[in-house]
Amino acid sequence: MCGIFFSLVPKSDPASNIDKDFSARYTVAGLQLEQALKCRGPDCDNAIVVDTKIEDNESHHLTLFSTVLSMRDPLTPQPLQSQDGGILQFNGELYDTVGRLEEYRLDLLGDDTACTNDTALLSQLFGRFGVLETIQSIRGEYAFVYYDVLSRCIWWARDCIGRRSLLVNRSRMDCMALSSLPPANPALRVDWQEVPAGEVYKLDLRTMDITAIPWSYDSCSPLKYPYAPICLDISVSQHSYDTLVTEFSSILLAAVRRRVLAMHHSRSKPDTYAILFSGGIDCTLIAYLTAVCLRDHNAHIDLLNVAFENPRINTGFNTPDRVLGRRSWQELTCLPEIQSCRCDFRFVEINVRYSQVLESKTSVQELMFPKCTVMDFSIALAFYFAARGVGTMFSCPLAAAAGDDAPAAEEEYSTPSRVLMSGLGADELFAGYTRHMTSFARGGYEVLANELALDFKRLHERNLGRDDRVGANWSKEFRYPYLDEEVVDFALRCPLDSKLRVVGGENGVREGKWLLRQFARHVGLRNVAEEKKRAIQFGARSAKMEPGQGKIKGTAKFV
Ligand SMILES: Nc1ncnc2c1ncn2[C@@H]1O[C@H](COP(=O)(O)OP(=O)(O)OP(=O)(O)O)[C@@H](O)[C@H]1O
Ligand SMILES: NC(=O)CC[C@H](N)C(=O)O
Repeated sequence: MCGIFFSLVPKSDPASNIDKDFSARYTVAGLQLEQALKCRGPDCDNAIVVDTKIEDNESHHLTLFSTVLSMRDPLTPQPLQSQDGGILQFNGELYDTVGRLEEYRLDLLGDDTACTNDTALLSQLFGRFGVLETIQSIRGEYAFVYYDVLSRCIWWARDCIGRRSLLVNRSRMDCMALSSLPPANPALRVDWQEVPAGEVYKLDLRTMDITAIPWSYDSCSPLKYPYAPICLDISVSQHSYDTLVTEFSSILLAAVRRRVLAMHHSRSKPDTYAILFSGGIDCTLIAYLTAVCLRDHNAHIDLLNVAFENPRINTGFNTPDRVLGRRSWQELTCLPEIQSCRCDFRFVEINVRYSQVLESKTSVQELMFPKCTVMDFSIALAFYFAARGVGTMFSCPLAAAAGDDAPAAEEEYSTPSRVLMSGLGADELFAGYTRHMTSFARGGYEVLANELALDFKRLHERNLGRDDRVGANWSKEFRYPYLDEEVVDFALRCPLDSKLRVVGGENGVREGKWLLRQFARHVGLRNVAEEKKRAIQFGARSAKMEPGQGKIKGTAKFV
């Protein structure tokens, strides 16, 4: 991930309060953010300072500091200044453009000066089409800050789903700061909050007014969601459910392919890819489709599986996800389709000792802010260590098949892949949580639809910002195939009984994520299709680690 820091303060006389406040609250150094932002983007860092002067009146001091984790050739330093003087800070991946922007992009590709790097392309698109039309017509996972020098406006946003982190400090009306990360100092952190994902923001330097432009389903809106509202139909008679499964598999494959192709390897060991792998159905399908994309490549796919030593439970690293992960790895490698691929799967056991938890507690809490509950901490901890990608690597699941405790051929290892695929989003879109079954039992498909709509809408503030901040600390980035705009559009259009299905008559079993399970059965992942996965903090045992914490509530605030 890249790191973004932006601040705006009035240029005032040296005796004023703002100057006293300025260096502590609105500089990278004062907020002690430099090192943390460099962890996100180790390939280059740079600052641009601009003094703006508007019609002899107000003038402002802008600081734009960026760090880059270069994912797409050529390495494109940031902040990126365009010919017209606009300055872009971009954290993310742009996968597609649509409409007339796509025509423009294709023209550029035919040109010698073509931009193959997405940051460079985005900077051109902003200059040519303006921010709103560009945002409406790009597909990808990102957060950005853009200074449009011609209109004297600052623009910032997270993508409409919120897959990347961005925080804002507006504690004073005449100042503003934006950052991928919160400040280290707890006293200063309280001024910061996450930028909501459903809006694009513009600050006009001439008036200092901020306008929020919301994403909407209204066709006249300048920002129309790139996916449909949730479908309230229970079943759709013209849909053959087999066709639906086929459609789902090809849309998900395309989403995985976009994420597999959009990386270059010149800065890491060639051709190693990685999946955050619990062994549950969501990430196992992503692992399977990644292998399908790489079937003709001599590539390794690292399956990263995290497990915690939990003193309260005391069963070592044999956590539910460790057992499930080994089993699903085994099942994947036995598929004839996978055996005929040139790429291979390797299982990476990431064992986290309790002493490591204690050592990293402060860092994880710093990164996850403003999330601050016991549950946030146990999830953030799991993603923090999983993303670090350091563990014992096993290349052959045969011993696992024989029922041994530990598979053979181990090696101490650190994954070189900078991209970590995640299965997050499948539960929210396809009804995977137990509470979805409860909603259904309470009020049928109507109540389920409300619950699903709410789950999807709040992903940005419940999960995505936090996970980006902890995972990116190791110069890695998470990519989310289930949160690809086309997958989301498909999921939201699907009839509700293709998500939660009652199998075996009226009083039969309720099966969540039915579409995913059918797809898994179809490709031969029979055990994976039946698995009931626990949430990461229980599967990896990073929750309730201390004796006496058995009854602690996940919603309790961290102290
Ligand atoms: N123990 C783990 N080790 C590594 N990665 C994990 C682990 N548990 C979960 N993940 C990753 O985080 C994603 C979201 O985790 P979550 O707790 O929501 O599980 P889930 O939605 O049931 O997914 P799955 O069915 O893939 O396990 C997973 O899809 C997977 O990519
Ligand atoms: N990590 C990032 O956000 C990368 C930015 C951009 N996709 C690049 O590769 O240059």
